[in-house]
Amino acid sequence: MVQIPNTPTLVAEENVNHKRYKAQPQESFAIQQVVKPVPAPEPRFRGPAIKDKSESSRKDRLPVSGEYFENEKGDRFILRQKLGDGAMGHVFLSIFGGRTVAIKTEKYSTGMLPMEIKVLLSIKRNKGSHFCEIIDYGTIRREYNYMVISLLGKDLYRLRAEQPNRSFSLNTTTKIALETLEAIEELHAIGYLSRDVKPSNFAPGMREYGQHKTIYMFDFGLAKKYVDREHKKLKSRGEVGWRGTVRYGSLQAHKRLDLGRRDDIECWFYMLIEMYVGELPWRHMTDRALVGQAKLAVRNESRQVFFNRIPRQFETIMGMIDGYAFEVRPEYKQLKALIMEIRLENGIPDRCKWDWQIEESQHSELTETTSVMSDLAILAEQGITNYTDRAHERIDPLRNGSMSTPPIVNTSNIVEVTKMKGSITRGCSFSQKIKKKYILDFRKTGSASRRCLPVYRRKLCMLFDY
Ligand SMILES: Nc1ncnc2c1ncn2[C@@H]1O[C@H](COP(=O)(O)OP(=O)(O)OP(=O)(O)O)[C@@H](O)[C@H]1O
Repeated sequence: MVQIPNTPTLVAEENVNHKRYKAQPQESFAIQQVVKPVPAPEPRFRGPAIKDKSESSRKDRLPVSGEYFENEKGDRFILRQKLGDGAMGHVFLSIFGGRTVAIKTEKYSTGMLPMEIKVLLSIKRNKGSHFCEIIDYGTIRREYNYMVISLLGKDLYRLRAEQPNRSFSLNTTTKIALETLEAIEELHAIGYLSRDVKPSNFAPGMREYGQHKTIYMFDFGLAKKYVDREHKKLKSRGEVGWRGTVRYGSLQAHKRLDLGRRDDIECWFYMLIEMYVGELPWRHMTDRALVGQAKLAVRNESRQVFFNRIPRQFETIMGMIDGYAFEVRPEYKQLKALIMEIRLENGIPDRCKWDWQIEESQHSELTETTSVMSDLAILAEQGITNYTDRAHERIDPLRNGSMSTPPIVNTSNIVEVTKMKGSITRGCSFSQKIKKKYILDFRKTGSASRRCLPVYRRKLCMLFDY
């Protein structure tokens, strides 16, 4: 997977120079034979784990693609390809209960995953609609923590980076604004702050599960309760140090002050401007103090330039945010109404596709064709360049000894496979369509093709796998 450089979360002051974990060279996408036999799993932790760091640091590690682990019920999870790298761990693709899932892993001693689990369990109890379902979680041999969550599509940072101008249309930006604001409101409603609202922490759901119209919020490593047990709001703790991601951090964060609900909304605001315009004025700045100054400047001397290219409602939104005190509940309803006003003023209909859906349909045809092309390249590598060559001399076993008419694998087949992918995704089974037509066709071509059949079949299967 192409890794797009991301905006790393700076976890805390002392972690500013934290280096991202790099993939180990021995990592492979193949399913490896690992850890034999599987030892009894560690008891699962409920909520934040209490760890004996001295002992854990000896075994502390991150798993790699191809490994598997078992939970206490004996369910086996294979860590397939890596979906993403975070500052603290890796996220892998896996399959569980017949559905594709994501598994987030973190070294046992890191200690951020337990907070995420706590937040997701609380969201689950409160039936939040913009969050991944938490399916399982636990600790493996005091080496790493994991949580199994529902799979999402590409995050908004990557989706924007893939757009022609690195920006979204007004339709997509405002739709994202409504979805993400709802997510933040739901999180606040259960007593948590994100403290790390940014595009790479939001993603659309999977089309396969009918969730593609919803934007989901994930990554609660920096989440914090802003209410006590009696649901009373906690007072600001004053200066506590930096939390969050520099590019999207609020003015209060730049002052290293304690963060409240208003700060999540301020991050949301910067995120939206970036999505629509394609960049923020402080995009190339790395110095945190300079970024803070640039954020002040857009409220003063560069205000006109900043708001020049964007709907006027965004200026009103910034004014509202700047007016909120630490403990104030943001006016989610009014903010949503302002976004709706932008849509109305610009005549954007309710039922409009996301920008990436348009891209997706064009892109999928391309990748399918490329995949089949690479299948053909594999066959060619095996010396089977012309499938009709030796086939004439063979007796077709499927036609009682009569001569077969060998299929020619060429671009028209590629187009046919590409078309077939469309019908398969609409519900036709892989085996009926592909196996019958293509695998049998290959059989007919004689022993040379039979030799390459497993490779071809495997590659075709891969086409229809995630
Ligand atoms: N449920 C999911 N489905 C698909 N991909 C996911 C899922 N969760 C995370 N990812 C991918 O993994 C990446 C890292 O995940 P996440 O942000 O949770 O990790 P992190 O260690 O907290 O990262 P960060 O340094 O950005 O704070 C994400 O940007 C996303 O691309």
